[in-house]
Amino acid sequence: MSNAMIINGKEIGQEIRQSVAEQVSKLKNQGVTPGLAVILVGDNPASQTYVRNKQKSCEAIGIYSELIKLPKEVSEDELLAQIRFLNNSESIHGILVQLPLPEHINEDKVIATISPEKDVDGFSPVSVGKMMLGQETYLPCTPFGVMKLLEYAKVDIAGKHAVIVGRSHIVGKPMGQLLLQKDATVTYTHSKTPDLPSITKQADIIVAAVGRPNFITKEHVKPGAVVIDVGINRDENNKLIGDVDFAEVEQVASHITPVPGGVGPMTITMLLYNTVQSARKTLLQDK
Ligand SMILES: Nc1nc(=O)c2c([nH]1)NC[C@@H]1CN(c3ccc(C(=O)N[C@@H](CCC(=O)O)C(=O)O)cc3)C=[N+]21
Repeated sequence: MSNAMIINGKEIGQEIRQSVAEQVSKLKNQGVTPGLAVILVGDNPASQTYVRNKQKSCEAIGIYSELIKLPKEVSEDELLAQIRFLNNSESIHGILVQLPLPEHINEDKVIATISPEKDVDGFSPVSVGKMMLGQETYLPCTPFGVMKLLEYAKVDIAGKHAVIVGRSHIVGKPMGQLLLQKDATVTYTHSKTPDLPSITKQADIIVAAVGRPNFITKEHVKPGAVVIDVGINRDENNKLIGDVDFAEVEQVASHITPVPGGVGPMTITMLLYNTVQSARKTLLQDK
């Protein structure tokens, strides 16, 4: 069996970022600098790394980025007040509250407070509802990024059987919806699914979003399937490992995404994309 084609998310992400950067220049010529506010609560090292990554990516293409750091003891009310302030700020077009939040803060309440017009993560109930209905909205960045990867890799979706492993609000559930909208037959699987391999073996497209290192092995994959790895686990040396056993699965898959360099860079790319779309909309409204 020949090795799978590796879908390069870093490269595809760069290509998309270039066209987003062009949109940024155009907006600036019209007097609008797209702005993203990232709220980080507490000092979780992994979160700090992601947030730094997002800021660097913004800077690289000319998006203004603002980091609001709040102590982990911050009250929910204070956090909500901060969000409301940003909802009304003219220089900010996108608001992202880095998840997870400390236990004493109600995540649902926080997300629902972000104005849907600035919800570039696509996590708010309004955004999720619109996505479900196929209405125009900000799509959640990771599943949106996966759709772009499939598009660039010219993977056919219509009529294919897509199996989603994992049912999180931010990846698994929306992922299935977006694939369904492109006419895939979608199966959701999760931790209570008995005999998982018997189901994933039927998949033409597998999206692994379980959060368990090297969980998907050769036994789960039909020869010729497309395997997308959304996992971002860290080993004891802080090295990134996906949910897919890459060395093993690349021998049977037709296409596979690596970790790092697969879905991760696309998540940030689509965040930049959504932020710029939001800035463009303010211009249209002013006219
Ligand atoms: N409100 C919110 N929105 C998010 O989008 C969000 C979040 N909270 N909380 C945490 C997760 C995680 N996440 C990643 C984004 C990019 C990479 C990424 O760029 N990864 C690189 C490698 C980075 C590295 O080496 O550390 C890659 O896979 O190649 C990873 C993870 C966004 N998240």
